[in-house]
Order: sequence, then C-alpha cells, then structure tokens
Amino acid sequence: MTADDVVSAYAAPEERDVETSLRPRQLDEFIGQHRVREQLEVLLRSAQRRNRPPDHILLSGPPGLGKTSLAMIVAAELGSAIRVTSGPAIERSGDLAAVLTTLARGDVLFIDEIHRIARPAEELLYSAMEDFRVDVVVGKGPGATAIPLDVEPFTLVGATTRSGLLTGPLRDRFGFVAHLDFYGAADLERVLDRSAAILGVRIDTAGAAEIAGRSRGTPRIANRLLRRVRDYAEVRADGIVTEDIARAALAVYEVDRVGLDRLDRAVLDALVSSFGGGPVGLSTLAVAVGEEPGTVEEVAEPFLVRAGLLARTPRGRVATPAAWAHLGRTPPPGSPAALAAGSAAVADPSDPGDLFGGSFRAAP
Ligand SMILES: Nc1ncnc2c1ncn2[C@@H]1O[C@H](COP(=O)(O)OP(=O)(O)OP(=O)(O)O)[C@@H](O)[C@H]1O
Repeated sequence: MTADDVVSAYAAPEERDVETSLRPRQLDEFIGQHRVREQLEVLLRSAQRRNRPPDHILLSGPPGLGKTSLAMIVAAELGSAIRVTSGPAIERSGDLAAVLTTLARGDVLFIDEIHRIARPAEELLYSAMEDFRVDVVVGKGPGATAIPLDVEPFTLVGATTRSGLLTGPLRDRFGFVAHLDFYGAADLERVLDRSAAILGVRIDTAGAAEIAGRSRGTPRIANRLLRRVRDYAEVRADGIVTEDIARAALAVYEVDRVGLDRLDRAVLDALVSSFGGGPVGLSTLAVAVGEEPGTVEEVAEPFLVRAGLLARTPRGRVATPAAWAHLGRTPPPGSPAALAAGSAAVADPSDPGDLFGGSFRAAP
C-alpha cells in the first residue's frame, strides 16, 4: 500500500492480520448501525428459540463498513461454524456444490462479493437456499444426469458492495436484507477508541475526533489512519495520539481535514483553477491531473460527489460552492457555483462539516 492509498476503503493484502485482530467478535462490540444490529439480534435470538437456522442474510453497503465482521458475528452469536468464500472464487457450480454438501446443520456460509458469482453456481444456490437440496449434474451432453443431493439446513450470509447487480431471484431468497450506512463522527471515535485499546495506543478525545473527521465515514479507513498516526507519534513524539499529533501526521500523509487525499484535491484544484469550476468533460479533467479518466472517475469522484464537492452533470463535471470554499477560493460572479451559492442550497460553505450533513461531519 502506498501513501496515496491511505484513504482507500479497500483492504490491502498486508492489512489482513491487523484487520482480523481489530474485528468486533460479538454484536454488542459492533459499534453504530443501531437499526441493523437490533434487527439482527431479534432474527438470531428468535431462530435460537425455535432451534432453527435463521433466514438467509444479505448485507449490502460500501467497502470497509463491517459486512465481513457482521458475518463472523452472526456465526459467533449462533455458536456455529462459518465457511468463508467469495463470488469470484466460485467459478463452477461444482465448486459450490462441494462446499454446500459438506456443511453441517446450522453452519453459516459467508459469500463475499456475492454479486460476482458465476451464473450456473447462482442457479445451484437457489435450490440450496430454498429447499436445502442441490442437483449435481454428472457427465456432459445427452448422457448427463442430475443427481439430487441433500444439504443440511444452513444460513447463507451474502455480502455485496453492488446490491443493484444482484439478480431478482437471488435477492428474493434472502429473508433478511440489511444496508450498512457510512458512520457518523461519534461512532468513528468509538471505533478508534476501541482499536487504540486493542493496539495498545494511547489516544485522547481530541486526537480521536481529528482522525474520525478524516476517515470518510469508514471504520477501515479510521483504523488505518490510527495506525499511521500511531507510527508518527512513536517516532516524532512521546507515543500519545493528540489532536496536534494527528494533524501533523495526517499532513505528512496528505489527508486533509475532510479526508481528501492528494488526487482528490488535484481534481478539485484543476476543476476550479483551470476550468473556472466547470462544467468540463471527464477526459479533459483527467489530462489536467495527469491520470487516466477511469482513475479519476472510479477512485476520486465517488467520495467527492458524496461529500458534495463535485457534481456530475450532463455537460460535465462541476465544482460545487462547497468545493470553492474548501479550497479557500471565491467562485467568479455568474459561474454555476456562484449562482448555486446565491440560491443557497448549501448550509454553510465556509464550514467543511456542513459538506456531509449531520451524520458525517468533519472534526471541528
Ligand atoms: N461497527 C464496527 N465496529 C468496530 N469496528 C468495525 C466496525 N465495522 C468495521 N470495523 C472495522 O473495520 C475493518 C473492516 O471491516 P470489514 O472487513 O468487516 O468490512 P467489510 O464491509 O466487510 O469490507 P469489504 O467490503 O471490503 O469486505 C475491520 O477490521 C473492523 O475492525
């Protein structure tokens, strides 16, 4: 992982061990997402009372918000074993049949990125989910025969970052569907306090607030920034994470006060400085920042749009009034941003906390 990836919501392979050590293990350790937690608790407890595996569970939401953690928690709360696989790993229906037919009664099967499962395997999943039965086809062509095999009652937990890509028949077979939302600053501070305690890092309230505000509403990013700030605190100070240390450390990693990284700021800066705030086409904008259009569109823009800093319009990309304010610039009279600021749909463009609405504020 490079410094440029420090606010990526995806896990780097080398982060797996530390992520595992920071995972909440029980529902009551899982911070935030109150409604989902409450619903899951009722689902799990009622299944236990009836001594039956709970309905299949679909968890959707952006990366790094806790879907894998929740899947593990479901198994732990049920006292069940969990088998873990992912959509891309199941290339042939035989791969899935091999997993399904070796499940024990009550096991949890977790399929990450379930929207990427191959179609024949998905069709096999339908009957497994509904009737706890699979037809395994042996042989090819006219001589092929389907052998029905029983599957022990199990609970499938599917996770997806792209629930819109799930087919209707698959989605309909989940009895419980939950969407995870980005976390507010207070919940991220609690995530940071918990992680700091596990990692043996001393952190004060203002230090946690400073990191939370730059974490893009995502626990995975909060935990990663905590580790980078801890390193800085150990090398440059006395090891304690304070507000000043967090600020200085995250300046080194070029993560600004609302969580923008170097590329995000370069895009906004080009939009404002070179194109008067837009509208400008994606490919022109990409040339201006020296990146591929796909990188600008898929890496930088999603967060800039979510943060209310950039708008995608039919005529091209436009910097919002909040973007101008974030860069400390004033939009020229008559520009789209000046007109939008005049009609004041934005709460207070001088306050970056307002970029995210109440639930996702930058640290004060
Ligand atoms: N609610 C939470 N409370 C405490 N820690 C959390 C919470 N949610 C996520 N985390 C932390 O964030 C990290 C990432 O979580 P997790 O792997 O469960 O996310 P994910 O949604 O499955 O991501 P992906 O879609 O990339 O697989 C974990 O190490 C965990 O410590």
